[in-house]
Amino acid sequence: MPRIAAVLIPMPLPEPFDYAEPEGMGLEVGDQVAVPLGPRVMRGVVVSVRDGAGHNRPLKPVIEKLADPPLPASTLAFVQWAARYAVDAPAWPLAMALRGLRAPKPKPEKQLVLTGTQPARMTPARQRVLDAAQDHLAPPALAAAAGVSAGVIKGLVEEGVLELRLVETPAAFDPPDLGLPGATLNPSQRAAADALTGMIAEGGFQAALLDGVTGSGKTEVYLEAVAAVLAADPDAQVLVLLPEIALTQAVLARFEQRFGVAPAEWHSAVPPPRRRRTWEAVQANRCRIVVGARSALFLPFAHLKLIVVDEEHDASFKQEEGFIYQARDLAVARAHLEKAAIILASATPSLESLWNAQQGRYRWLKLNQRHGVAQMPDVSLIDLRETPPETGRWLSAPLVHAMIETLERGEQVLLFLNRRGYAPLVLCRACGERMTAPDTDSWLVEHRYTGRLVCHLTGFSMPKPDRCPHCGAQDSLVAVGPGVERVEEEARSLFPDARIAVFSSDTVESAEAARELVGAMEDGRIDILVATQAAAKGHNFPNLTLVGVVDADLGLRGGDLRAGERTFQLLAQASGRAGRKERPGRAMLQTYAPDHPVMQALAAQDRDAFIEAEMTARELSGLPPFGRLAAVIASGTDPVVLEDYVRALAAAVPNAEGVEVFGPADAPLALVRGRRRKRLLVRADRSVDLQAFLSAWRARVKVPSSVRAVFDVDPYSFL
Ligand SMILES: Nc1ncnc2c1ncn2[C@@H]1O[C@H](COP(=O)(O)OP(=O)(O)OP(=O)(O)O)[C@@H](O)[C@H]1O
Ligand SMILES: [Zn+2]
Repeated sequence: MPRIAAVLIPMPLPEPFDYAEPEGMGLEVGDQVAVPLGPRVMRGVVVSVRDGAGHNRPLKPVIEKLADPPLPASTLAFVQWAARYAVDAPAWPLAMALRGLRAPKPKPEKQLVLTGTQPARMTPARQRVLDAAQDHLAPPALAAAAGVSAGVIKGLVEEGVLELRLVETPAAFDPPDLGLPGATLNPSQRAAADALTGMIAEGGFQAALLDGVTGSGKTEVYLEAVAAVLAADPDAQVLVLLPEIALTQAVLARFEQRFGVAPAEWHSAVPPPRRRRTWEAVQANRCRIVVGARSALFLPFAHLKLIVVDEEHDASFKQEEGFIYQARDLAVARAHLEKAAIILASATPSLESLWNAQQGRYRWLKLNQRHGVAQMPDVSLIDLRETPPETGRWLSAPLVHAMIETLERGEQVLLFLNRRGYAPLVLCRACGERMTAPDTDSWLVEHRYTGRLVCHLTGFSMPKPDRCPHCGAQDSLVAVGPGVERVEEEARSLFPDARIAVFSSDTVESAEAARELVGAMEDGRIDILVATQAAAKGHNFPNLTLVGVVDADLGLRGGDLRAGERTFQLLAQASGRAGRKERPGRAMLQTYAPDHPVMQALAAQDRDAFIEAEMTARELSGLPPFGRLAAVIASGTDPVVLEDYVRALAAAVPNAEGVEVFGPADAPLALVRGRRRKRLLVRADRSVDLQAFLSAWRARVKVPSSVRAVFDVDPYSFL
């Protein structure tokens, strides 16, 4: 009977396309196939196969079934779920699920194997070769292992004792050693670990919020849950998601310590050939633990039983470009589809997760104390209105004084400033012109290491000019405000003998560099670390006892819905790096707004009061987690066409109860790369099917070819 295969293709198409299955191809859901699309041949994945009898439209046939492994049905279901959630084409999450296959197949390896033929003449050298050949080595490796020349090997091949074979070796991911002992847990860790293992033993979808203060040992607790899952089911796989590459390095090391082998690593800095091997091993269930960044969520797990989202509150889990998604939320969905357990861990959980825990949807496990003798750091505010730094300086006298004390004791200092580069703004003293990127409403940031002015939004960069491009004045451009490089400069002038390093995405470009810098800090080879948020969370620097927050108010500027929550999280995390071992730590926050509720909550270390106030405010205005938000960002090169489109969109809002639409309005970043930007904001009650509303709305207005319309469900950026 002729059959029809629906094939999803990683191209921006709204749905799968139908193709005829050639006689005898035997396609199944998940199979990767080559199909014609217009004049091109595309890779696609079969999402369904159905009876084609009575179909009257002639369909193009599937060209071939590819040798690449099929996508597991649950991965495919997740891809489709994610697309619906994000109100976007399933092609995007599908492309992410297939990303591991971008590198070519690894070349087969040459190996020398014994044929069974005995050599006519035996020598000690030859005997060593025969012994070493048990391991199936490549010719040079065999010669080295046996300590013989290539000639000896060649002779044995010619005699037919050894034979050269081409073998496709799948990447070996050694199984974790479950016999190794874990840390001895303290009583509250034990209670949390038992609750987790008990929950997981119940089977099926289960969710828990592991809510423990900084340094309470959440990692040790979830390692026990991982061990329990792996031990209970020899096929079970575990995924651990982390917000930063620097953090994946530290967590990989903890896993290696616990299970004797390093887990597979997955993030953008992993080279494509290794990614391919990991993808294949995950699909074939030859790899049991994956530690990675948000994109690891799209891997084709064969038997996923536990997901851990560490630092679950972190905004880096929200992907803002291309396929827009919040990895923490999708992780919960994936766990649900896989009938797996999920653990969300944080010292500063998101309001969304706290709310779910309060409602009883997530089990709520708390760790209220640091492990061992370590105490929570002492947090104090430095009122910059009273003790401002000198002009052109950023470190106030009380902070410098504390730095002197700390360094004299041989302890380490972390200066936290969430701003890359040297200065966030360059302006002309003569004419007042602010340097911006071409056709973009965003300031150019000065980077002294590279001597360039860089747009952090578009990536545009140029050498710093000698003359103002606007008025032509010579040497008139001045740097305004601090970035980490400038704070480093100040620290160097204050402490010329101290070993100082900068940790930001500019100084730490690879996983290797991150490992190196984190290692140097752990071993005490750095005295003062000036860092953006990349280093201000998750890490354990035993000798770090002072955290100085250079500009605590930074994140509060600009009226973003989560500004208070995020500032609290970021600064509590940064402060939480201090005093994690025997020596007591302190954190000092430089602020011009010491009375602000966020600063007060941080100083009093009263998270619960802050959360309660924030929850009440959100509830009153129907904002997440009490309501739902979505944004539409439309951009275009032709202002008139763009304006027409956003107006038409505003006029076409479907009639729905419990939904409000605001806008269109100019976006705060109204011009990027020459494209004007407009925004609309949707607020909906929780009971509303927001996705259904958005896709109905989106379908009502045709998008002109010069306009790009992006729908952002649960927006984090309001620019
Ligand atoms: N039971 C234990 N035995 C020995 N060491 C422990 C134990 N629990 C925690 N530690 C140590 O305490 C430190 C903090 O633990 P961990 O990094 O897991 O904390 P955390 O809760 O994840 O903190 P944060 O939220 O700040 O990242 C680590 O150095 C860890 O090795
Ligand atoms: Zn000028």
